[in-house]
Amino acid sequence: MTGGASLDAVDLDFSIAQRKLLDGVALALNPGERFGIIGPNGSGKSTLLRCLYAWHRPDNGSIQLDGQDLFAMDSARRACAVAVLAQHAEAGLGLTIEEVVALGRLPHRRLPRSARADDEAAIEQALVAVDLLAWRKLPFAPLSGGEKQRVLFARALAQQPSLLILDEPTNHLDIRHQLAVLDVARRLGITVVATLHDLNIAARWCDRLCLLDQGRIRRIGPPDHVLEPALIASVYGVDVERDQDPRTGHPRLSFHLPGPA
Ligand SMILES: Nc1ncnc2c1ncn2[C@@H]1O[C@H](COP(=O)(O)OP(=O)(O)OP(=O)(O)O)[C@@H](O)[C@H]1O
Repeated sequence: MTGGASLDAVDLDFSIAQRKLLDGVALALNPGERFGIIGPNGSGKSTLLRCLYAWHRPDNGSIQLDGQDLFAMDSARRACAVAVLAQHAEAGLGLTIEEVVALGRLPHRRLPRSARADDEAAIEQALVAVDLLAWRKLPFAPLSGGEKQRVLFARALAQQPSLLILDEPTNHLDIRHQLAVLDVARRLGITVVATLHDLNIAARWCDRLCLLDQGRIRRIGPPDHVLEPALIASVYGVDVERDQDPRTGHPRLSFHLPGPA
């Protein structure tokens, strides 16, 4: 892997059809940091990620990857540096699992000095990481939702990025694979930014969290600071109780709809 990138987003505003989806969002990610974006449905998490991988161009503000303007970067270099596991990603009708993972190597083909041997090693490592090496020759299309998610995660790994952007990476995955995928992402040592709905997984996996609410950052900091029950209760509209995971010491939340039990 190439080591982690720094990412600086300053003052991002983004609107569609005169509705402001992001309002003054600012983030500074350190190299190698695992950064989680949390918030209710429709709070702007995916929209923010789409700005960070240059799918949306913000109306205002700037984004720098390792000190370079994301939108001014050479597109081949940006495609190598930033890998994305998007929500509802579909790929590979008619392709095998291995061929889908190999798509992650395409950006490198556009650069000089890209070697086939590097491609093969990266594809194999990625398949091992998601525990699908033995399935490499099987067709992608009939896989279950969770199996497809693991293949698409492997595609992002094969890209060997310095910034990995994950939009709800644990969607569709059973508990063991949720933990396994995040553990793989932890061991890469690269910068990872992920949206997560499961706040207990966010607490245990992220170095820092950012809580979005209606396109604005409500709080940013270590999980302990962001997962404050009164704040989470007000943003999500639920009652929240908090204790500690006895094994890891991380904050652990439980939720109830407001009102009589
Ligand atoms: N292309 C678009 N056109 C119009 N509205 C959009 C578009 N993309 C997003 N939105 C709106 O912007 C808001 C934020 O959407 P976004 O997908 O970023 O939310 P989210 O926090 O990722 O939600 P979820 O948790 O449900 O995935 C939503 O109300 C959504 O309907």
